[in-house]
Amino acid sequence: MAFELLTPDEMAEADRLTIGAGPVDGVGLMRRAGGAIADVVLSRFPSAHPVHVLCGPGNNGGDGYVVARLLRESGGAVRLFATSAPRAGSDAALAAAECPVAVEPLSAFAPETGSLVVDALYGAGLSKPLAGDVLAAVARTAEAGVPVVAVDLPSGVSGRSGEVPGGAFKAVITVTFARKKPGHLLFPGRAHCGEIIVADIGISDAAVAATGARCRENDPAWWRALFPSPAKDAHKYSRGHVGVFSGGIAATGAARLSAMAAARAGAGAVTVLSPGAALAANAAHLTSIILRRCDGLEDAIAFLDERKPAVLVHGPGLSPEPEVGRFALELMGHASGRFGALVLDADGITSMARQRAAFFEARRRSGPALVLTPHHGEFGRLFSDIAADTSLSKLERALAAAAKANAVIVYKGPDTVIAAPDGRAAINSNGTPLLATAGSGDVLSGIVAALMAQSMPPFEAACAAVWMHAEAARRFGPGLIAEDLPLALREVVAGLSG
Ligand SMILES: NC(=O)C1=CN([C@@H]2O[C@H](COP(=O)(O)OP(=O)(O)OC[C@H]3O[C@@H](n4cnc5c(N)ncnc54)[C@H](O)[C@@H]3O)[C@@H](O)[C@H]2O)[C@@H](O)CC1
Ligand SMILES: Nc1ncnc2c1ncn2[C@@H]1O[C@H](COP(=O)(O)OP(=O)(O)O)[C@@H](O)[C@H]1O
Ligand SMILES: [K+]
Repeated sequence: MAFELLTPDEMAEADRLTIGAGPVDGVGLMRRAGGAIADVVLSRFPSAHPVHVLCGPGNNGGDGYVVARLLRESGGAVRLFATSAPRAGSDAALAAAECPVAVEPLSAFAPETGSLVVDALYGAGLSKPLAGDVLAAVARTAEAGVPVVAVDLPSGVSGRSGEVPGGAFKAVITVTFARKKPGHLLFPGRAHCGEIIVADIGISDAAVAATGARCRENDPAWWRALFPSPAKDAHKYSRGHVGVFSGGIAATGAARLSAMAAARAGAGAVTVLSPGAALAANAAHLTSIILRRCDGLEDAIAFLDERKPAVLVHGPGLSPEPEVGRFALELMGHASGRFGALVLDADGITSMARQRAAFFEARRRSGPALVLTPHHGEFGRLFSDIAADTSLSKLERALAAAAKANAVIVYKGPDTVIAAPDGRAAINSNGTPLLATAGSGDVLSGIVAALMAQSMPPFEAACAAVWMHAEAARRFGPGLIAEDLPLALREVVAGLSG
C-alpha cells in the first residue's frame, strides 16, 4: 500500500505525467475513474433504486457521466442531474457525449427513500463555497437520509485542507483515485468522507513520486524498520535514559504519566526530576521510576553530567510563567551537548511563547533535536503569526512551524499532523476521541522521548508515538483514563517488536 497524500495540485501533476507518458489519455483516466465508482455502487448498493448521479461542470462531473452510462448499461435505474453542460472540447464533454442518460436540471433533484446519490459535482477543483442549487441538493439529500457515494471528495470539502467553507455532502463512501488527499484525513473534511476507497486508475508510483509529494498518512509500514528493540547485551542505561521534569507539589501527576509512558515505550531508565518541595509527593507514587531532586539549572546540569540521559521532557505539569520557558532556553543553550533531544510540551510551550523571539533566535543556532507537541491552543500561542494565517491548512501550518522552530512539530488533535523542518509530514488517521481525556498528552510526550532515547530519529519517533498512543487507546476502549495508557502500550509495543 502506498501512503503518500497528494494535494489537488500534486494529483493534477500526476494526471499530467501519466497522460504524457501514455498510452492512456485524459478521457481514458476518466473512464477508469467512473468505472471504479460504478463497481462500488453495484457491489455495495445492489438494490438502490434509482441511482441519482449529480454532475458538475468539470472533470468531477465527467466521472459522473461515465458512472451514469455504466449503471444504465448494467440495467440499473439511473437519473442524471447537472449544474451546467461541461466545457466544449473537455474530457468531461466527451464523457457526457458517450452518456445515454437524459440530463435534468439540478433544481429538479429530489431523492426518494431507497435511492442512492452519486455526488460528482466538485472534486479537486472546488474553488468557492457551495451555493444555490448545489447547496439545496446537499440539504435535500440530508433530509431524505439517502446514502451518498462521493466521487473523489464529497462536494464542498477542500482536498488541500479538509476545510468546508460552506456546506458539503456527507458521504457513506468516498472513492478517490491513486492516493488519498490531505482533505480526506483533516477535519472537518474527514467527517464528511465516510469509508475511503482508493481506486487504482493507472497512475504509476513513478508519476506520484515525480510530483515531489512529501506528506504521508501515518502508518507503521513506513517507520517500523526504525522501531527500536533492545540489543541482546543491553543494560538499562544503554536502552535509553529519559529525564522528565516534574511540576510543584500540586502538579506532579503529569510528569509521572509521561515517565510511566516512557518506561512502557522501552526506555531502560526514567528519572523524574522533582522540585524539593514535591519530592515527597513524587516519592509516594513512584516505584521503578528513579526520583531525583532538581531545583534549578545547576541541579539539572549536575544530573546531565552524572547520568547522561539521552532525552528530556519539559512541560507537563509545569506552569505558564516565563521562568519555565527561560529554564528550557538555558537548558538548550548551556547544557546543549549534554543530552540528545528535548520534548517540549504543555506549559513548556505556553511559557516559551512569552519569549518567542529569543526562542526562535536560539533555534536558528545549533541546539539539541527538539520535538514540540502543541495542541491547538498551545500552537496558537507560540506560533501566533502562523496560526493567524487563515489561508493555510493545518498541514501547511505545521510545516511552517517546523521550519520556523527548526523542530519536529506534533500538532495534536483528532487529525494530528507531524511535520519536520526538512519538509516531510504525516497526518495521523488512527486517532480516537477516547484520547480526549486529561493527561493523555503527557503520556504522548513520554512515548516520543522514549523512542528518541532508543535512537529512533525525531520525525519517525514522533510519528510512531502518535500512532502507538492512539492504538493503545483503541485497544483499551471506553472508560479509558490517561493512567491506563502506559500499560495499554504493552500490547502495542509487543505488536511492533515482533
Ligand atoms: N485527467 C482527468 O481528467 C481526471 C480527472 N479526474 C476527476 O477530475 C476532478 C477534478 O476536475 P476539475 O479540475 O475539472 O475540477 P472539478 O470538476 O472539481 O470542478 C471544476 C469546476 O467547477 C467550478 N467550481 C468549483 N467549485 C465550485 C463551486 N463551489 N460552485 C460553483 N462552481 C464551482 C470551477 O470553477 C471549475 O469550473 C477530480 O476530482 C476527479 O474527480 C479523475 O477522473 C481522474 C482523471
Ligand atoms: N477527538 C479526538 N480524537 C483523537 N485524538 C484526540 C481527540 N482529542 C484529543 N486527542 C488526542 O489526545 C491528546 C490530548 O493531549 P492534550 O490536549 O495535550 O491533553 P492533556 O494536556 O490533558 O494531556 C493528544 O494526543 C490529542 O491528539
Ligand atoms: K464530488
